[in-house]
Amino acid sequence: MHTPDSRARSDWSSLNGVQTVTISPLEKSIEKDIRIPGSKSFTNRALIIAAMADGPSTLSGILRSDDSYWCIDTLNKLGIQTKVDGDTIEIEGCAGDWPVKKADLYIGAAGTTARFLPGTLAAAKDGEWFVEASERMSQRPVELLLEGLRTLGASIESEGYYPLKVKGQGLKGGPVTISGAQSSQFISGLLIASPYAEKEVTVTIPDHIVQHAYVKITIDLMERFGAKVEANDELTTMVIPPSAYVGQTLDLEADASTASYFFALAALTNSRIKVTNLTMDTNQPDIFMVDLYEKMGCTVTRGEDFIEVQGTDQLQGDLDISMKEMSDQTLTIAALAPFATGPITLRDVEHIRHHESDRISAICAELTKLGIKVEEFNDGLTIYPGTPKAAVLDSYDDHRVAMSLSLIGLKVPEITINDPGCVSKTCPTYFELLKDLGVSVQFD
Ligand SMILES: O=C(O)C1=C[C@@H](OP(=O)(O)O)[C@@H](O)[C@H](O)C1
Ligand SMILES: C=C(OP(=O)(O)O)C(=O)O
Repeated sequence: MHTPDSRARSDWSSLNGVQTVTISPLEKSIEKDIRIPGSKSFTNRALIIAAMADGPSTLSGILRSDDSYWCIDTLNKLGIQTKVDGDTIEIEGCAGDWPVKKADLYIGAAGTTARFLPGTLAAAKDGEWFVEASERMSQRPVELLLEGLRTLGASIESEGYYPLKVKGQGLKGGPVTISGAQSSQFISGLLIASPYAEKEVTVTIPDHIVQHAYVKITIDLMERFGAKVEANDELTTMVIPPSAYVGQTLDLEADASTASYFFALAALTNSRIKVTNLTMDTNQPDIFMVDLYEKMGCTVTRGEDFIEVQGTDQLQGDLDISMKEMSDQTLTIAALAPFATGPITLRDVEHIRHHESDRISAICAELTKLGIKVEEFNDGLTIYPGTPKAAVLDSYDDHRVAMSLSLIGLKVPEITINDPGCVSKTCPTYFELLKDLGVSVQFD
């Protein structure tokens, strides 16, 4: 079994010390409304941008999870005053000048903080910070981002991975070219710091951006905090003139990636799930999972203030899908795939081998334990229809592995998953939300 990195679990984690969860098959289909917690992507962007801004911000609808806990903790250690009340946070911005000039920081396992924070530290006029991350985050790529920041004038020492030593000596700005093929977060990380450079920054992407919608989310949020970004439609050229963020009052979106597991539950169990705090009017790419559920035979209602998925008694297979633009959901479809009428191939996601786990290899190993035939290739996998058997499954300290595998337990008796607390990275309440829908969830 994979040993969890306990340091990365936070005061907002759930299920500390719980060894396993067993999900029992649904006895009858569910018809329920549900509200989904706040978006991780919006929360960590808004926290960091608000911290850099001139004046106070109030953010409501924030996600309370390990990723956001460590982001707030880091901002506090940098001297940013915050007040959290439920899912609302008040933040006193520092106008680009972090009050604490020397500190050791720990950002946990969040790719977002890991990629968005270094540029904002480097942009400060003075200071020196040592930044550590979780074990897994210290293996995930950051070097291309650091090279890009150095091109803009940053002083960052590292051996290619976390930990980093960042000196605040301001950013000069100018042109920077960076690949988008490893992580869209590198581009977001350059953009978020860029208004604080002395000169205009021009970011050029020579290839393609995996999950380019996340860069769109970054640009929109930067603009909501008063910065300017001129970008072409393909997001291959982005120009950011010097400016400053101004504190805002914002209500953040619910997390479309989390919502997708509940739509998947509906899809798999012929249930009806209505998410009442999310609509199609979002840049979060995982919202388009509903199109895929529709393709698999579900009925989707895209309301003005809700989205509803009605499942089917037989999911359709024989699909060959590029998951490049919503790659966090590769595992969700892989978990549904054994129950479909034909094989499902998921492609173009080599980069998810560098996420919280090597996700392609992890899901192939766990589906194989269930007796399901899979074919693994470098940038994806094919899953064949089959009847999963009872098994104890590993979650690899990866929230999306745990949440995806839990779906199989809705159909198959005795599906047990190790370390259910790993869901705390983005959704500590995941199993509570399942229970509230009437799912039998047993912890040991
Ligand atoms: O910017 C963001 O909020 C995210 C970008 C994506 O990362 P990559 O582009 O690194 O795959 C996504 O997988 C992650 O969950 C959230
Ligand atoms: C890849 C993910 O997270 P991170 O923000 O750490 O990259 C994810 O949530 O699936």
